[in-house]
Amino acid sequence: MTELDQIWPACLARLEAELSSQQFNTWIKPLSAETGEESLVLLAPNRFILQFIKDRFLGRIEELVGELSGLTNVELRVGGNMRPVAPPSMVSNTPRPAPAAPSTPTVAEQAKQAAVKAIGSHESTRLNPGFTFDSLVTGKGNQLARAAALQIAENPGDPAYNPLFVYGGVGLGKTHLIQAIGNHVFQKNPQARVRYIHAERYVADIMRAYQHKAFDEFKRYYHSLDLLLIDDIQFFAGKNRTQEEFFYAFNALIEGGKQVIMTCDSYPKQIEGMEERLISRFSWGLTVEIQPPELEMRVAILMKKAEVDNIKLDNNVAFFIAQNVRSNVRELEGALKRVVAYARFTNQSISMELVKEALKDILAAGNRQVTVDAIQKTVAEYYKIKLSDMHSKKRSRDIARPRQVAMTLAKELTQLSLPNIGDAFGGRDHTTVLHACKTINEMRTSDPDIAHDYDALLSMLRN
Ligand SMILES: Nc1ncnc2c1ncn2[C@@H]1O[C@H](COP(=O)(O)OP(=O)(O)OP(=O)(O)O)[C@@H](O)[C@H]1O
Repeated sequence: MTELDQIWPACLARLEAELSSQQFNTWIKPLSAETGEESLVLLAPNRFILQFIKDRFLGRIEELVGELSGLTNVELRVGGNMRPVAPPSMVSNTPRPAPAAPSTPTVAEQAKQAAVKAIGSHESTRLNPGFTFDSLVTGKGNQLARAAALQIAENPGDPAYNPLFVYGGVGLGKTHLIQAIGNHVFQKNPQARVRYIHAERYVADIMRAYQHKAFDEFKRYYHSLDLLLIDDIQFFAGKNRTQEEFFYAFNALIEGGKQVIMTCDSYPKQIEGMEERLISRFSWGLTVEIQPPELEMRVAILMKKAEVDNIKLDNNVAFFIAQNVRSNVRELEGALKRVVAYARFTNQSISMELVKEALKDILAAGNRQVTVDAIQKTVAEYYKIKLSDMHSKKRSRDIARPRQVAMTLAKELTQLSLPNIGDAFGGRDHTTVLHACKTINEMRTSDPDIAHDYDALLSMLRN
């Protein structure tokens, strides 16, 4: 067995041999160690490193320590003299002096302590260290949001971007983007009081603080942050008490020049059940939308994920997956994970055949036949024109454009030939259909409204 004070150096030597030098220097080297009676205590210089170690390396460190010394317990703490994000009494992993005269708290006191601890706890509300700007692929759908996010990360509190309100559909990278801001701010300044919280958790914390008379602590904590990131704010809908509290926290932070960032599934004015005074405040700074990624971006996301996870993925395979999984990035990631698991499971490399096999149900659902009738009906309803206009000779822009969109969708979603599509649209010539497809596909890259409409229609027709 290794002597206690030799455990960490021995462990370091093993880790250095196992990891890339960049990983070792960035994450492992900054750690220092203390040995307790039955545990090894590792001190990380900041919470960012602590979290990353916890997520990526702690399991392996525990194995090595066990192997080298028989110690079963590795504790991980923030060392040095950084200021905790939460007031000291709320931070569970900050070493605290032992109380001079320990007294047994009453049940009510214990409940209050638990509530207070929950307010500042990072156990479930932490930043994911993998959600960085580096790992976020940029494309048309998110470039504005990303540019704004970078500005804020460099200069939080700038009134031009305060608050930042990011909205968009599910699984499009809203959480990733705002956590990238949090990680950036925190990395630049580990003293910054950064808090990421999901709106549902915020609601629960309010309830608990209220129940256990820990409201002052709750207020003090939220009003004292430098950067507050609240995810999925639509969960505040209909919750008046929460909205009122959030209103005060919001005002205190903005007035103090502190940054507030929110995400939501819809544009502020479309959130139902939200107080008017909050809705108007949400638009004080900058409101940006994240749109579904276009094909090239989806391919780039797959290639990036493969690179990060060290997976060999050919371009044409990525292209095939991206063509068939269009709904959102979470599903795209899910498809890739499935392919990787299938390859491991069957001990094969990732080929086009393997992908087709691994994703056969997704592909079958995607290939479900969409009819021209369904396309015409959906497009007519979407643009609020008459169904008969799909076949009519009218040439006014507000009718001709939707008709062209419908023809392009028919080309993309059905097996019909150009002449067949022309027939289905009032006996038009195939060159008219070709022209429509060309026009719309060009507009999808130059006109965000058409791009948005087209993607929305595609997902309606596919689901
Ligand atoms: N542009 C991107 N580049 C790389 N990964 C992305 C991108 N957009 C999304 N992702 C990944 O997709 C997954 C889902 O993203 P995220 O959870 O941020 O979406 P969301 O918009 O917050 O979803 P929800 O509305 O359900 O909360 C995450 O793993 C995220 O890393």
